[in-house]
This record gives sequence, structure tokens and C-alpha cells, in this order.
Amino acid sequence: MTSTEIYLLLAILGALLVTGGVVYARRRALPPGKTPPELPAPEASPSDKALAPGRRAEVPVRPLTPEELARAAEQERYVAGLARTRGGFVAKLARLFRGRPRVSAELRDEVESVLFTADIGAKAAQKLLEQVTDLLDNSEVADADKVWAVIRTAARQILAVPAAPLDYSPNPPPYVLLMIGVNGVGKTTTLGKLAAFHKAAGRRVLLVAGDTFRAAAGEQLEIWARRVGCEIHLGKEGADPSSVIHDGIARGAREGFDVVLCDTAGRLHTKKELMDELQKIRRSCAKALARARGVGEAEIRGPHDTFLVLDATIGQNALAQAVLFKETMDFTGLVLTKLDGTAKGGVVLGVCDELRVPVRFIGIGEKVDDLRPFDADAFVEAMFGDPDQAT
Ligand SMILES: Nc1nc2c(ncn2[C@@H]2O[C@H](COP(=O)(O)OP(=O)(O)OP(=O)(O)O)[C@@H](O)[C@H]2O)c(=O)[nH]1
Repeated sequence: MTSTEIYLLLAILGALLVTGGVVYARRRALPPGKTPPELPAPEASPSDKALAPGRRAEVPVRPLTPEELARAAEQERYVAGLARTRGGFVAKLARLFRGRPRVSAELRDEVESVLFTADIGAKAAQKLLEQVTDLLDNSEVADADKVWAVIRTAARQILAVPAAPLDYSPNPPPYVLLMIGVNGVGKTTTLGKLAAFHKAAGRRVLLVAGDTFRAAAGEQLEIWARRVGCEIHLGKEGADPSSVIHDGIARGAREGFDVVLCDTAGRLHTKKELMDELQKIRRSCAKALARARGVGEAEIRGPHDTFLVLDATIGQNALAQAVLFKETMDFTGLVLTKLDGTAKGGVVLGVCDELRVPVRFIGIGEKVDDLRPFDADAFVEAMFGDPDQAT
């Protein structure tokens, strides 16, 4: 073989490798079950038009944009975080519809039974069942693709809770968030992860250890502050949490923090005095913010946001907990934690449907960046996008 032939061979091999690599990278970046987005066909160039009929010009493969890559990476996280839930009721449904079964009373009963034991709440289960039943009523055999399309649409409707985007830049700063919930649901951990989230966005963060009841809670938050590299406001053990949080917010305003994140002690919604204490804490937040702004207390109702944290592993009980909390305390958002460790992630549908309060974040692991802003489309895709992968 002459050296010219060797160069030619190497050039062809190189071109094949580059094209293959780009196609592979695009496929890897897509969530399972997704076909690559259609790219707009390029305008035919004069030289293309001159090609003989039957011959096609080479269309260059467009690399994914950074936004598309980020979106695909986020989708992969959701897919991984919700694997157990997919392995639960989604897998059961997938098995029912595999192989185009005949529509029968037994099939309908089985669908009903799976949906009503799926920890998605009775109302959400009923909504999904009605949509699927409507479809089955008009079919002799169950077409799995159509069933899943109907389920995805119904799930999106349930999750579409109207809510303005979170505003982390009030004027004047700081943005103040209060975290509430039952013991052990993940409030302190979520606050630590949120501190990291804000820090990464370039905001100055102050953590406020409003759980003065449990000594270890302050220490736990201190560890997070060190880990994230942000400051912490600690009160004395046993101090009045309202006063610690008031002083923390005042300090946040005085010292120019962008974000003040306040922890509270875990409490059962059934303990009246503890729920009253939460109301007092909220009034303290309002008082501190009013003073910082130089306005009357009546003008401010409380912190900018109050998030109720729910542990997804307890499924329907988390829904019951949220309903009871709402009777005594206003909250502007929900955080569902520990979705990675449970098959009961369908509870996200249940709480949205029942409470009509937006889910703002979900916890899908123990790592700092495993707290993700809630994305309804990514959630629906991860749960119902590719049922054949649910086993
Ligand atoms: N796997 C997993 N574990 C989590 C997640 N969020 C929190 N946890 C774990 O849940 C446990 C309890 O978390 P904490 O943050 O201490 O809960 P808390 O609500 O502050 O608890 P109290 O202060 O007792 O009310 C810890 O072991 C956390 O690591 C999550 O999204 N996934």
C-alpha cells in the first residue's frame, strides 16, 4: 500500500469515528425512550439542488447545545432518583398492558387495583383511572402506547399547580425561607442542600438554627455551614426559637446577606402548643422583615416562603400529614425528600392534587446536589416516559 493510500485510509477512518462519536454522544444525552429532537432541515444549497435525483447531500449532525445537555443530564437524575417508584406501581401497570391484552372486566379491575394501591392518593388515582377507562371503553385490545400517553397527560394536569417562580431577589434583600415539618423528614439536610444551591448561584447565605430544642440540630446545621462555606446564626440551647429566628433575620438584613434560611424543630401537627409556636415564629419573621424594611408590621405577613418538608417514604401518610399541617399553618411550597429510597414516589401526584400547593424541590439522594428544583415534565417523563424500562 502506498503512503498516499495509507493517508486516505486513515482520513476515512477518522471521519467515521468523529461522526459515530457525535451520534453516540447525542443518543447518550437523551432520556430513555426519547428520540432525538428533530432538527430543522437546512436550506437546500445550490450545489444540493444540482445533485442527481436519488442522491442525498450529507446533513451535518448538530451537537447538543449546553441547555439541551443540561436538560438531558437533569432528566437522567430524575430517572435514577425515581427508579424504585418506577419499579413499583408503574412496573405493575406496564406488565398489565404488555402484549396488547384484550380489554376485559378483569383488566379494568386490575388497573383499578394497581392505581388505588399506588400511594398517589384516592383522588389522583380516580382521575388516572377515568382517563384510562375512557380509552379502554373504545378499544378491543389495550394499546400500551396510547394508555401511557393518556396517563402522562393526566399526570401533567395533576402536577400543573399554578405558582409564580420563586423570587430570590426581593427588594430589599434578604430572601427569607422558613422550613417546617415533622421530626426526621429531612428539614435540616434540605436546608444544607439549599444553602449549597444558593451559594452555587452566587448568593450570600446565612443559615439560622431555629431548632433550639434538639442540641444536635444546631451542630448538624453547623456542619452543613462549614461544608457549604456559608455563615450560621446560632442561638443558645433551649432559647426561644422565635427570638433566635428574629435575630437571625435582623442580622441577615444588617450584614447584607441575600438569603436567610431558617430551620425549625420537628413537630407533630397534632401538638397544639408546638403548632402555636410555629405561628409565633412566623410573626417573628414578619416583625424582623418589617423592621429591616422600615415598614409597619401589618404590611408583612411572614417570611417570603415557608416550605413544608414531607418524607416520601411514608407514602399516603405524608399526604395525610400535609393536609393536617395546612389546617393550622400556611405554607407556600412543598419539599418531598427521600424519593430515591422508596417505591412510593407517586405521593408527589397525591399531594399536588390534594393540596394545590406547588412542589418546589425534591430530594433524590443524600449528596449535596441531590436536592433538585421540581420539574413536572422531567418527573412525568421519568415515571411514565419509558414503561418498558420499569421492571
Ligand atoms: N436518601 C435520602 N435521605 C435523605 C434525604 N433527605 C434527608 N435524608 C436523610 O434523612 C435523615 C433525617 O434528616 P434530617 O435533616 O436530620 O431531618 P430533620 O427533619 O431535620 O429532623 P429533626 O431535626 O429531628 O426534625 C438524615 O439521615 C438525612 O440524611 C433524601 O432526599 N434522600
